[in-house]
Amino acid sequence: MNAIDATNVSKHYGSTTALDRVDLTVEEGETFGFLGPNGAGKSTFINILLDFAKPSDGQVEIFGTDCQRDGVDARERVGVLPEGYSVIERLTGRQHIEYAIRSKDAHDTNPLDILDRVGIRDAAGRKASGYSKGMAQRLVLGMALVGEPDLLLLDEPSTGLDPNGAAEMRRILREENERGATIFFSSHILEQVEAVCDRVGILQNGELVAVDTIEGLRESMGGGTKLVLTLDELRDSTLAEIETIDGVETVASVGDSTIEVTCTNDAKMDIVVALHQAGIEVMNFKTEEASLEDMFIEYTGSRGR
Ligand SMILES: Nc1ncnc2c1ncn2[C@@H]1O[C@H](COP(=O)(O)OP(=O)(O)OP(=O)(O)O)[C@@H](O)[C@H]1O
Repeated sequence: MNAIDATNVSKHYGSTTALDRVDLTVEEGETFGFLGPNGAGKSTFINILLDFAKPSDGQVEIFGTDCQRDGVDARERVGVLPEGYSVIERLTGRQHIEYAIRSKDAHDTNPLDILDRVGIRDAAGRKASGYSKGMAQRLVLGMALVGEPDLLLLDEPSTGLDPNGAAEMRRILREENERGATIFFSSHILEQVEAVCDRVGILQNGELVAVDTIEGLRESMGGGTKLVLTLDELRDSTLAEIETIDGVETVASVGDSTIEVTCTNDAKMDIVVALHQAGIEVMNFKTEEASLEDMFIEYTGSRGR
């Protein structure tokens, strides 16, 4: 069974189209990254999954249950970290987790174990009003983990976390996934998604413009490998000769004796061999993988952050 099934989902706010005919399937057990610049429609999609917002058109299901018709049932198997959730200032960290335990009927959960996992056990007895932004975010993640949900829906989970906190959050997501949970999280921070996701969807102006594995996205960019070659000499004909090699996408000179070539993985050796046969020596050879950031810019034409 699929964890999430969205069919032809649109959402209009007056003249603003927040989602435009989105079709998306997330399989059980996947870690799926939902990527898009600010205002792309990520939160709107998550809000529809949670029945906090109604779609103008289309349908969404969680584990086969319609999110609008049977919202309560659909949410039963879900742990949520909503965007911009405010902690309750007068309650301690421990009381927040206890509240989540009561509302999810997860009475065999030890609140301190959860607080330990998210790294704020020492602050269990302190009121959340004194928590830093990152501590509050960890607390909300802890609340989402209560009851071992089958699906974690996380809207920008790394908000407010320092690099260590973000790395810990990724570790927790991996652990949850190993336990069997499906993870769906939105982000505009590309490295977060690249580091943990099986697949990503790129949303732009409400439209899902790509859904693929990171590898698949690289492939669709023409292999996604960039070679930087420093040669003993750069002849007038060299760039044109390399351009004729199968799998080569672009060739450019960057200085007197250095060229940059984007190509498929298979073409790398062919380029070096062709240069050698032409009597040109490769003094230095470096490959760079296209980062998700490159792809994101290519797809959306905007910077991700
Ligand atoms: N309640 C609302 N009323 C009117 N417009 C809304 C409402 N919620 C969202 N929008 C609009 O819908 C579009 C998508 O917003 P959404 O918050 O879903 O984007 P997002 O991808 O989550 O952005 P961010 O990364 O900034 O949180 C935006 O143009 C936003 O202004």
